[in-house]
Amino acid sequence: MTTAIENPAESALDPPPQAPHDAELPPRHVATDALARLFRPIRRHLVGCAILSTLGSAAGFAPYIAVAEIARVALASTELASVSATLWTWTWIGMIGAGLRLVLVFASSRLGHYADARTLHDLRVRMIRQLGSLPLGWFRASGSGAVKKRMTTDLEDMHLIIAHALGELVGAATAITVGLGYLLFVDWRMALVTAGVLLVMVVAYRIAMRSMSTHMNRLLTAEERISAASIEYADGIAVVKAFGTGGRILERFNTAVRQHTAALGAWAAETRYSTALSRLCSAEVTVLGVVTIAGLIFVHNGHLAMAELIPFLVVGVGLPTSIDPAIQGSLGVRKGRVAAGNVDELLSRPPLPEPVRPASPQGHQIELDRVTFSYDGVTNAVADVTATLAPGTITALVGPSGAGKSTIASLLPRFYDVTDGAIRIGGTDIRDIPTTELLSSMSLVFQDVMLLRDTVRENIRIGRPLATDEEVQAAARAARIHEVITRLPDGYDTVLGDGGGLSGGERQRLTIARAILSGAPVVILDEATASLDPDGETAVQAALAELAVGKTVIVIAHRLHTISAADQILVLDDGQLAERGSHEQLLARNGRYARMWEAQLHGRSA
Ligand SMILES: Nc1ncnc2c1ncn2[C@@H]1O[C@H](COP(=O)(O)OP(=O)(O)OP(=O)(O)O)[C@@H](O)[C@H]1O
Repeated sequence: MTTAIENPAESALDPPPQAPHDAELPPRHVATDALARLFRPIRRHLVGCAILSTLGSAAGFAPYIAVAEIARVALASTELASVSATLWTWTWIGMIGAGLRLVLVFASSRLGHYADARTLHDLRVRMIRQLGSLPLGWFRASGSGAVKKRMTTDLEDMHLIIAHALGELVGAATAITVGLGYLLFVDWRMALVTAGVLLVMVVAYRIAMRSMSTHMNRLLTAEERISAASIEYADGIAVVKAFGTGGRILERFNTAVRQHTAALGAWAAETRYSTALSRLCSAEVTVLGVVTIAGLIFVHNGHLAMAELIPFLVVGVGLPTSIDPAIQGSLGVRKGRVAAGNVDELLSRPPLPEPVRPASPQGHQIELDRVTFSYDGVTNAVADVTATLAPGTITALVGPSGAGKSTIASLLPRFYDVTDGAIRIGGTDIRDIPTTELLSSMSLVFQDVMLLRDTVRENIRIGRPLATDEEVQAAARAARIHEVITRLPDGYDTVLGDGGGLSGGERQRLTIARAILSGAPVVILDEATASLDPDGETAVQAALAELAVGKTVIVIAHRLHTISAADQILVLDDGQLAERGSHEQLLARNGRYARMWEAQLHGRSA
């Protein structure tokens, strides 16, 4: 989740910028290693960029030093003519320095952007390839939000580090070093006074940032609750309005807002002095005041000539302006390091292994041979399940929630690979079938129906891109959805949004049409959990019957009456196969299935 947490005192005091919070941070050494690995191909560019930025920044100080020296020399001399050569020399040094700075900073920025474009191009290509080769189960477990974040925000943060933050940080550090070095050369006591003000600022800043991480968890939790309550309220607005149940959601929302405000307030109270001090010390007027007072005391005591005060007024007062870019740069580097850790983690995930010696299935009989699978390597979600699913038959997977039905269904298209045992299609282990061949032999009709933002026609045609319009319509007719489509504003050319314009049952029939058109011999179907109206239910059942003809069909069933005609029913319990048989056989057995059937008949859950 992206957060908009800012330093609480920001409105009043404009405190330090936001750093990546600890909740986001992978271990520091892991992220640093990742950064080194990902930047290896452009390390020469980065070194070049840093050197150019250092030289540019150093050259950029020449005009300030020149102005200070011209004033110092002019003030110290009684006759200007005698020092005119020196004054001209400093004038030239200042002008050349300013010119050089422009050229060097421009060159550094170009080099940084060139390296950035190259790296991001390579990373995008590698990431897309990697996404194409990762097990589908990873996408299910991670969610599209995480994938999107890596492809966008994380890459943007890496752009920041290569093209901006590194140059800014090195440039600002150089400016501070050169400036302080020059001031030390002029007068070490006054230089220490100037450095002292900056040091107080840095320490105060660090104190303010340290307490940020302490409060971050509370703030993040509150933000998540606010966001969840808002989504819950918006999603359920119809129910809220119809049944007036909005009060409880609003109460949760208000509580979360109160917690957020309290956490923000606590942070603001704790950091108010450090933030104010940090801002105070970084203000030019503060440095000017301290330098002038200290300088005049030194002049008064005879430790400093009046002319030597000039460099501190010109160069010293300008130093705080370099602190902010240095802080921004270091935050950019920190964020980039976190992003690099995330990108590297994605790139180093083991891809779904492709077969060394690919083989093709002979027929479409599915055999589950002592299939065992564990998500976490500790508990088995499916254990020792053996069954044969013949072509032209329907097999229903039933059982209580968490019994392992979806897990078995997701092992078939290799969303995950079995931990033990094997799954064979047409006598060939699915791990020996090339992934594209395996997936094209299956139609997956899941509950979270995936409709693309495209026309109805193209949505059906996905399964067979070269199908003619007549074939698309025939599939739609078979799936009992043709009539519905012709009633849409543009018929088959109507562009679908996120399923907009179609009911749940209609969306499911559209995906059934897609599966019918694709003609894949294996069909894996997750039956809708939400009840459809009787007409919709009849239409879906009829569409499924069309789809099933001559195929090996696996149905994850939630309502038993919809699968009572299945050829075999596998009853799962806690990942194990508890019973198997036809509806009649299982009822006669009077075991678990019979109890589930009874319970559903009487509207209770098993
Ligand atoms: N991505 C996952 N990571 C870890 N554990 C999981 C994951 N998906 C499912 N599980 C666990 O595996 C077990 C079997 O879950 P599965 O979803 O296969 O059951 P199910 O019978 O399909 O349940 P439901 O009818 O509620 O969908 C459960 O204990 C579940 O918590």
